[in-house]
Amino acid sequence: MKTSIATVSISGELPDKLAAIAAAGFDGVEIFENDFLAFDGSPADVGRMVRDHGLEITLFQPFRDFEGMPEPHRGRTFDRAERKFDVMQQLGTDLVLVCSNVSPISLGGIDRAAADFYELGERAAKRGLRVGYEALAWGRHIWDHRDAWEIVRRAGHDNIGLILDSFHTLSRKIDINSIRSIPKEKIFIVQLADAPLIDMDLLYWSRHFRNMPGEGDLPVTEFTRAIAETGYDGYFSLEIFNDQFRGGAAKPIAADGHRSLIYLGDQVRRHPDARSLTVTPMPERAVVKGISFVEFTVAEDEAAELVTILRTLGFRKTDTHRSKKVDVYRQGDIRILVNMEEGGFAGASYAVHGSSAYAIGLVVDDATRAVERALALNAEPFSQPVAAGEVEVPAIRGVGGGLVYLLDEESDLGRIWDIDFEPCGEEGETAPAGLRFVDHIAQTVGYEEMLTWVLFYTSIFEAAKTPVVDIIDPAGVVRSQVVQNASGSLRITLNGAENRRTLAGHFIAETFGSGVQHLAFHTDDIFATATALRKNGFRPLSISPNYYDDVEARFGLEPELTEKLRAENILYDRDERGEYFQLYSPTYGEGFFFEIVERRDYAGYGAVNAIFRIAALKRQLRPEGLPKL
Ligand SMILES: O=C(O)c1ccc(O)c(O)c1
Ligand SMILES: [Mg+2]
Repeated sequence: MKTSIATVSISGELPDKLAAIAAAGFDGVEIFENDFLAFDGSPADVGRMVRDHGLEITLFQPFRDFEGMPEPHRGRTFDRAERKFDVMQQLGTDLVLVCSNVSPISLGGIDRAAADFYELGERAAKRGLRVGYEALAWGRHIWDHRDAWEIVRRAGHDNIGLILDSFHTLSRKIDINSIRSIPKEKIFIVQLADAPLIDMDLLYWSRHFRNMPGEGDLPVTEFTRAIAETGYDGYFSLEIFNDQFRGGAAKPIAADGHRSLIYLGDQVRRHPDARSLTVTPMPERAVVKGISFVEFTVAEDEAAELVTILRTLGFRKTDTHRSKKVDVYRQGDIRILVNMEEGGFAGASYAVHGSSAYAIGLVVDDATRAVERALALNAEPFSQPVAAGEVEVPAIRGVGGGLVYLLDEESDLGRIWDIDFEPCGEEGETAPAGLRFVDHIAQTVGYEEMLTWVLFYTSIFEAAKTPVVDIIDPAGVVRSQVVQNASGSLRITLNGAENRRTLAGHFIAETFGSGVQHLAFHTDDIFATATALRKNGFRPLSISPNYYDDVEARFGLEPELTEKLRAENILYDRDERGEYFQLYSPTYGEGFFFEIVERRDYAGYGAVNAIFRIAALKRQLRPEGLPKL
């Protein structure tokens, strides 16, 4: 499998696009005609620039409204084609994409189109060029790859082939089995794009909402597998029309694109019928067994504030690091590490972001293999020196430049708590409150980074993404999407903030970047936990009384239950399977908070309650409200 991407997928001017595409590791690039026309260099200059980056031009496109034209238009389309052939020869590429005709004056008829392509094939052959035909989902007569293939088949010319584009086929839900019988030599190139499922006009959907394979909801993996089963092993080229990507930063978007293709190739190759696809093998996605720890970086003189909150939540200091200023606070299976080092990465993170949960530790099935996979997917490795005899835990850079440590139970990593730490046997002044494990970790990111992190987590770890839900903040919308595994041992909620007046946006602005904004702990009995917390001096986030009247009416709750919820400031939700109870802490620092949940067979995250929680947090964070911009 060779990787390519269309210039239209990336923002910037042609030289910036090419630099980003090359840096991301692609083998080739599709030159989109407008990118070339807008550039004030000759076709030969562009060709040279591409090759200087070590890239190959995989395709020149698109050539529009060609087949089935009545005279005198027909004659002119052939003249136009000859002009494009001139450009292609100067660029140094032999393949052009003809997309199906959308002109109202074009005539239908498979044989008529086949005859036009035969003639075009004759002209292309004289110059050693090839022509690929693609069915646009909104073509006037041809909008199905099966019809495009029939035209190519009837043209019967070596220089005429088919171009398959996942978007056009999958947006129309065309049976992908039809691909399996196409001879691989007749597939000239494959274009790939995913898209979120949105019910809208096909052309508008295609031109504005495509995204990288794995970022959307289309069955791109099955599509690619059907192609691999023909024996095709040529270029897979991303062609992503996306408004957000057009305005985004070129390098990270190109990097996401490359990651999406490697991930896709890896999934496809695992199928026994798709073995002809050449992809470098990598370990399977890592199975996350649990969250081992969450680590905060704080300045030593500010640690007391965090520690006080932890104690009121019922945590106890159980261990201290043998050589570093790191304490472990425990409750149930939860470990919170408080790192007060001034040096190293923790100190550097503090200097940039202030107090923050900058690292998470995941227990996986095999940490070495997990790291190997992450690196194969171009994750950024992290390491820093450890003292002699201490365990070096492998890590990769995650959201906001923070760390994801990878541990397992099989190697020495499983003994890190005995090796690197010593018990401090401290007696707690406060009592445990029944918190058992981390239910979820909520990371707040810029809206434009959401897809990056969804792809990061789902490609490295065995996990799936949920549909995006809109969270209504009084100052704007925050989009929320969850990455989770089937067992629930990995649940990461990603919240994408569009403006800085939302609570999420404020958090990003004040902590100078994306990061963990809240941690949710699981309890088996939220009312018992609430009582225990109250005894510890914990003050929950105070919820508007109006909320409880509404909840009682909405769900038909017994008044006694509503009273208990109101008395403890507990939020309530229900889905078709079960019930959900949520209790929040006030904010710590610039918008960080803790949540306690009881899940009774409930699958979601209480999104409908978010507006009430956000309003309450904002009241508490700045009684006079967040600054208006
Ligand atoms: O939106 C379009 O017009 C367009 C053009 C060329 C393509 O390859 C394509 O998939 C769409
Ligand atoms: Mg296309």
